[in-house]
Amino acid sequence: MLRLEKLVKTYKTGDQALKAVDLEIPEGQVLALIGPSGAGKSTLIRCINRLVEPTSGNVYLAGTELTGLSSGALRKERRRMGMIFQEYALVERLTVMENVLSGRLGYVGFWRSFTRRYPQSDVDEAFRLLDRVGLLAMADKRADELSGGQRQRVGICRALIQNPALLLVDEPTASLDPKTSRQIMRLVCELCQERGLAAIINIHDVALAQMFVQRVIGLRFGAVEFDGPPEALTPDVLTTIYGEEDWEATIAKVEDEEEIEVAE
Ligand SMILES: Nc1ncnc2c1ncn2[C@@H]1O[C@H](COP(=O)(O)OP(=O)(O)OP(=O)(O)O)[C@@H](O)[C@H]1O
Repeated sequence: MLRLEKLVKTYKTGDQALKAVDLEIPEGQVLALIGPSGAGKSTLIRCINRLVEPTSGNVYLAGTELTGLSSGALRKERRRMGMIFQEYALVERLTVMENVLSGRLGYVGFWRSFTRRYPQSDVDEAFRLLDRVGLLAMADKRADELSGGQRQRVGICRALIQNPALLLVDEPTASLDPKTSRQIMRLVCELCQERGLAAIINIHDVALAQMFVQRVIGLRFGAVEFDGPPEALTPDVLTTIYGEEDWEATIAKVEDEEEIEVAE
């Protein structure tokens, strides 16, 4: 469903953020992208939808090669890739409903988007999504009146209303407390399962990644160092990805968290 072939990104500064990354993601698979700071996680996610232009290599989304597309064709393909950001990227002075509907801007014509007039079917879908994430009562609130967890739920709805085939999720929990982080990760993973959506989730927190996804990719210095199920992330493997650290403590944390989840 998504295939990366020898994807390279070298920034103008000379930083080699990605070194010939090959990766294939089947339909409906949710994977976590982990790795130390500077490993290239954000660059990888942004090269897929070309928010960052790859230096070389290819990206195929359901058979369509994205790297060679003109800007008009790329705009259409981007509809199939929903993005969720660490800092939510909401328009603060707009309501929750307006923020969710802005996910449809790639579909409505210029005048409709200019006047922010959306078809009733889009409004109905926005209500359904807000209901699903528990924010129906907040539809008319301004975005700047929401908590971090609520904002991220709006960000999730805005990505889903695009009706994407793939979700690109860049550190969704980095600004949230541990409990809200777990709730958001669970929500993203459940929604992907419900909709048969594939997702790549860039996440700093290894324990959180292990709790929720079926596959983990470990990046180090712009290359894939690990590709496997979460249970294969042994202390030795984590050391090859991140360097020396007390990984027994991190893995123990996963077990603790699972107990917390059961208790919650
Ligand atoms: N706009 C840019 N210009 C120049 N170099 C950049 C740019 N963005 C990222 N880099 C460099 O590319 C490399 C990969 O950065 P990237 O942000 O993709 O890593 P990351 O794994 O997402 O890190 P973090 O977890 O800290 O967000 C780093 O060496 C970084 O300094």
